[in-house]
Amino acid sequence: MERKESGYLQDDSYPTAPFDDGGEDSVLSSKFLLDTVGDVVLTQNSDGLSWQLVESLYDEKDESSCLGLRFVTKSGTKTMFSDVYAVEFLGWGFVREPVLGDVGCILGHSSQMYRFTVHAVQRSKTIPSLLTPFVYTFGHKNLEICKTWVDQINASMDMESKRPKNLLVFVHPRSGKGNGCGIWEALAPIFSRAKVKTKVIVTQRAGHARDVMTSITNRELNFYDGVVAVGGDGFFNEILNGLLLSRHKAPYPPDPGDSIHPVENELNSTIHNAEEAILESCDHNDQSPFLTGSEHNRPQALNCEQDSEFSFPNKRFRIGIIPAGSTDAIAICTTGARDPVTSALHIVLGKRVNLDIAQIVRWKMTPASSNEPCVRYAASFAGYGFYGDVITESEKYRWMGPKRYDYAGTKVFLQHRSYEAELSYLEVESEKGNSSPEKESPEIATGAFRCLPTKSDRVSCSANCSVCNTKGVDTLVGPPFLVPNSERSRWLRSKGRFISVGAAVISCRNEKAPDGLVADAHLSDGFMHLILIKDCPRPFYLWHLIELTKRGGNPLDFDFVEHHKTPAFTFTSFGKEGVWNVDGELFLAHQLSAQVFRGLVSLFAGGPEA
Ligand SMILES: Nc1ncnc2c1ncn2[C@@H]1O[C@H](COP(=O)(O)OP(=O)(O)OP(=O)(O)O)[C@@H](O)[C@H]1O
Repeated sequence: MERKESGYLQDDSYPTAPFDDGGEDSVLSSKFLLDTVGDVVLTQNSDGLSWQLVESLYDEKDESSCLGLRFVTKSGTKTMFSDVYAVEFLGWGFVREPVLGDVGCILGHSSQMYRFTVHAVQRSKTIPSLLTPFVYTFGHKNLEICKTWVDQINASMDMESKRPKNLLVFVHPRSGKGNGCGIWEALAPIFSRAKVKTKVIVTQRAGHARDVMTSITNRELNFYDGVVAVGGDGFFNEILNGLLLSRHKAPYPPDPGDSIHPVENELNSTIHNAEEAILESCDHNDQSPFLTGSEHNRPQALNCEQDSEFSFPNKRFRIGIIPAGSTDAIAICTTGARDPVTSALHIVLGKRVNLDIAQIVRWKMTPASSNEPCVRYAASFAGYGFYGDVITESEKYRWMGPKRYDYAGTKVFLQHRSYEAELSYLEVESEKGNSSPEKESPEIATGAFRCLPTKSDRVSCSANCSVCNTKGVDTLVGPPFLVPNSERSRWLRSKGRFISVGAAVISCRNEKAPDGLVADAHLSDGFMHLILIKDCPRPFYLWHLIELTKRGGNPLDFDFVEHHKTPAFTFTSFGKEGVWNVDGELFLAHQLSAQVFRGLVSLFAGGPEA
């Protein structure tokens, strides 16, 4: 079929002022042939592009599909520059025009002309957090017009200032199902199209990425806009630790051995005792274990100002995670999807979300060890007991891939071990205010559950989350005890036999636990959720685990489960061994303490349910 030479070839050899309803702020308007759609008037305004079909080719449907090809809407479409990640001039070639025949839609005549493509993202209609790339190809016989548009769109994209230009990418080839390299190869074109330069390092061994991140100079690091992990949570954790261990300067949390209370004096007290206040307030510096604590704190605090070359939080430098692991909880919690393409698009579009980070300090590896602080940072979770045992067991079966967690989990569940331990956690007054006093049970009045809102009052974390964006007393990045009204906090204690002790920094959603361990945990509110599962009959524990696997389940709604929202806690095991699971990695600790730094790092992500 011969294609009629329509208006776009005749009357607009140069881009013009707005064609018709481009709006007051339109800066450019031209007619093009949009591939598989037809003649459109393309308009650029300050925040994006829109186009309108010149003559309708379809009757009813707004979106159609023909010969397996998806067409854009017939009536008109708009895309914001914040959703456009590339524009490319393609040169001379074919642009297809659809025609409507008796048997439905068929691809009609293809005309040769100059072309350029606009690469943008589209949100899935059914799962809004899932992003897909979408390409629009515009054609015109006039080379100048095409080039002008490409330059204009490029200029508008350059104004999206938060986009990365240089990234350091680590690929874990054996992550998850062993397809880390394949995943990166499939995504690399998105980065090159978006003109993001990448230096790619495929790791050769465990610890490789951490070593590179530790040894790279701040000067070199400043050359990059961020670092990307193609792997799982453990791999992300390795990079996070390489980044922070030598660069983040802050006083340590209290040492459970001597700072808060003399654990040795309590050893004879009966286990399963209820929580009790052990330190009424932390208002005086001389009483605060954080300020007067171990001598290890002092040199670090003094060094704070000297190494200002790479500070945290860092407004520019971000971390990206492209899920390729076995669990991928961090990617799921920060993008709402377990999808490498979505994560890659968040990165090239320069999305940002702040993330709380827990600093975990091991003071003693065994009861006989001397006090020697050893630091780890966790972005998602640190757990002891069941969690430590599962990770120990699963490491033996790494060859099974992701299924090793099911196998190890079942094995450890059947063993049904419990561990004697003591914990102290900081309760912050502002959080207590969330529950009304008349609803409090006697147990709650001791402080055990005060900080938790009822299920109906809980606010889930989301993109532009109001909780994460709230500036409060804990807004300052740093330990809560350093903020002015720290007198409104006190230490409480829990002691007994526990099947598990878990500290969730984020909800830890994953495919096995769709709401995560703590459904209403936030990415950047400055709190951890301490979940203590007290020794209980095996069926009860199974019930808790089953609730975890349900969407809308109540895994924390049991008498044997304690849930405390806290910015800091300390832990002492009474047994010989202490195996912790920190972001999926083993960490041996008999005595440790932890504190949260609010929004310490930023991720290339938009937040869940973006
Ligand atoms: N080339 C490599 N060979 C072996 N191990 C590696 C290599 N590169 C990194 N590692 C280690 O593998 C560990 C696990 O990696 P990763 O988290 O990507 O996978 P996973 O355990 O399958 O996923 P998830 O943590 O989501 O459950 C990391 O802690 C990292 O130290």
